[in-house]
Amino acid sequence: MTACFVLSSSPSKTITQHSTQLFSSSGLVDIQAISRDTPGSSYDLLLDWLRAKGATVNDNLCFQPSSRGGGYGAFVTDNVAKGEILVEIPRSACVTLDNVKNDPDSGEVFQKLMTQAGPGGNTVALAGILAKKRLVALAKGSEAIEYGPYFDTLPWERGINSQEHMLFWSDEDVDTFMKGTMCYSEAKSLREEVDLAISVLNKIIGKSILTARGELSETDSGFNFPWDPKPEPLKQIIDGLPEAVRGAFVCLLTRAFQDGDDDDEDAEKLVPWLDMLQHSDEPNIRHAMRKDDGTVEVRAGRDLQAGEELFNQYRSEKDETMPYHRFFTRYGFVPGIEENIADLLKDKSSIFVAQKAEV
Ligand SMILES: C[S@@+](CC[C@H](N)C(=O)[O-])C[C@H]1O[C@@H](n2cnc3c(N)ncnc32)[C@H](O)[C@@H]1O
Repeated sequence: MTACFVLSSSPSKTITQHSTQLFSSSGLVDIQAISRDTPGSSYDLLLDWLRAKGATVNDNLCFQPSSRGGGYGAFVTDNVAKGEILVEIPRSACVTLDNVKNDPDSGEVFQKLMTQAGPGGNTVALAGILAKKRLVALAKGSEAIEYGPYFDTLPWERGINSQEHMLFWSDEDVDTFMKGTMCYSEAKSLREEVDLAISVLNKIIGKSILTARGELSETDSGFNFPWDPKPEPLKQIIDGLPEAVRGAFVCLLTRAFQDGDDDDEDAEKLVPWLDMLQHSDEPNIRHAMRKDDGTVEVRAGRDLQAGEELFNQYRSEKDETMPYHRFFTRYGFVPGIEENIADLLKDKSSIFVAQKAEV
């Protein structure tokens, strides 16, 4: 799973609300209190869609609440032998930088952004295409977009499948809970980059979204008679765009994969189904992209017993560049920790605050 970016649910989706407690006088609300599960029917539609795209999905698989907390995960319903194919996901089902470059409305501008904006440009462009499709789906229904059934399983908002992420927090909560911790400067700079991306993407995808909403004609050439009032639709950030871009960044940071080197096509991409797996430092699957056609193969990494949850390793927990506090800023969780993260931040847990050596 990549770590490249240094630099409302769709109308058809029913959401189960576990609690009515949405606000807290002390700021951040416990993520479990606002957790909303993606309905099982969305996963049935996702699997139907994947099969229609040519994916192979082993019959002995299901999605269920994870045994590690943090939403859903994938499980085997029967014994599966080491090396057996679990899923083969064709490239056409993945969201890649090809989708960005070939976007009929904004592909050219995205390409410029990717070549001129440095390494973070890929992430911003991918976030742009995700946010655009999300907002078009909200305007016209998810059947109006390619990837609709997949997009209906993604964590666009805080609390969907218990998804936590500091990009969803208010500035005030970031200051209250993170100031003085090892997360603070990284969290602030990531949030600044996302704010910048929001204003850049507003100019690139705004017109397509207003057109989908019927607020701008598709044939609007930009020409006006001098006596016509000048339309200035993109002077302001359009409604819903900041939330969609933030949701897109959360999807990329927590679910994107890398196949190959940074320079090749798949420096960053979304792979449906594979991105439902939870993290473990002892993964029991392996995945690889077939070079000939870009299909992603997922195989059992060892013999699996019926009922076992499948785990992928996002990043090694021993990787010095990914200490536990960074797991939180990047992925929205800390491996092995099920307590309320806000409490740990407030209590200056050693996960988040460097301890001074005793003299
Ligand atoms: C790639 S998604 C996995 C699928 C996700 N749980 C869902 O329901 O859509 C990554 C997110 O799952 C959760 N997660 C993954 N592994 C976890 C673990 N070991 N412990 C707690 N939460 C985990 C975190 O919220 C993380 O951001």
